[in-house]
Amino acid sequence: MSDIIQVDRLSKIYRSFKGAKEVKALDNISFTAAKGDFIGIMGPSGSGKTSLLNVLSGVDTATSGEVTIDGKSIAKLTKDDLALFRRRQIGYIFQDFNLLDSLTLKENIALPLILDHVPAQQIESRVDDMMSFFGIADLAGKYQYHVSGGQKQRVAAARALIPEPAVVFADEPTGNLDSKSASDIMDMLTQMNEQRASTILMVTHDAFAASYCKRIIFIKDGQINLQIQRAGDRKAFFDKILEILSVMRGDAQ
Ligand SMILES: Nc1ncnc2c1ncn2[C@@H]1O[C@H](COP(=O)(O)OP(=O)(O)OP(=O)(O)O)[C@@H](O)[C@H]1O
Repeated sequence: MSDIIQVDRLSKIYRSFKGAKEVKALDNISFTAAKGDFIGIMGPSGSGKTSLLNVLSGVDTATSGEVTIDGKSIAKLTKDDLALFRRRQIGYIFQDFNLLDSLTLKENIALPLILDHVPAQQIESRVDDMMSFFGIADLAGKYQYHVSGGQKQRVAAARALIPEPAVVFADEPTGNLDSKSASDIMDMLTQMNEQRASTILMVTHDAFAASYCKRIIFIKDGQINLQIQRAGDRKAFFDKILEILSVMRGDAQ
C-alpha cells in the first residue's frame, strides 16, 4: 500500500519575542500513514498535538523536516497551490463543527464543491449521496441551530468527505458531544474509513474515541513516545489506551 502521509523528521520551534524562551513543540517526528489508515494522535496537554495537525495541514509551517501528502511536499507548494490543495485534498472535522449559520445544512455540505466550481447537477447528486451515507437526508433544508451536536458533526463529516480528499484531519471531533453522539460519530468515522477507504488522522484526548482507531501515536514533549496498533476488539484496545495514558501521566509527575 502506498503512503498517503509521510512525515519526515519534523520539528516546530516557536520563537517568542522579547527574549522569551523558545518552545520546541515538535521534535524530530517521523511516521507514515497508508491509504485507509485510521490514526489517533494522543498525548498530554502541551505535548504538540495541535502543532502537528497545523503543520500537517499546511496551516502553519515547520521549522525543519518535510510533510508529504499524496505525493506533494506541502512546504514546496505556492500559497495559491497550497490553498487549492487544502480545499481538495484535506478534509477537516473540528470540535466546534465550524458550520455556517447562514447556509442550510445541505448548502454547508455543498460548499467545498461550490467553491471549486463543480457543475450544479454533479453537486446535487454528490450532496444527496453524502447526506444519505451519513443518515441526514431529512435535514437538508434545516439550519445548524435546528439540530443536535451529533447531527451537526455528521454534517461536518459529510462536508469534509465530499471533495473526496486524500486525508481527513479530525481535531477532537467528540469534544463537544454527549457520549451517545460521540459513539455515533465514531461509528460514522469508522464507516468512512472502512467503506470509503478514507485515511483519517484524529487528535483526541478521549480514550473512548481513540479506541475506534487502527493505530495510536502517543506524543510527549513533541516526540513520538509510543505507537500501538489495534489487534483485537475495541474494548481491549480501549483498556490498553487507558493503561498507557495512566503510565504517561505517572511519568509526568
Ligand atoms: N503560537 C505559539 N507560540 C508559542 N508557543 C506555542 C504556540 N502554540 C503552541 N505553543 C507551545 O507549544 C507546545 C505544544 O503546544 P500544542 O498546542 O501543540 O499542544 P497540544 O498537545 O495540542 O495541547 P492541548 O492538548 O492542550 O491542546 C506548548 O508548550 C505550547 O505552549
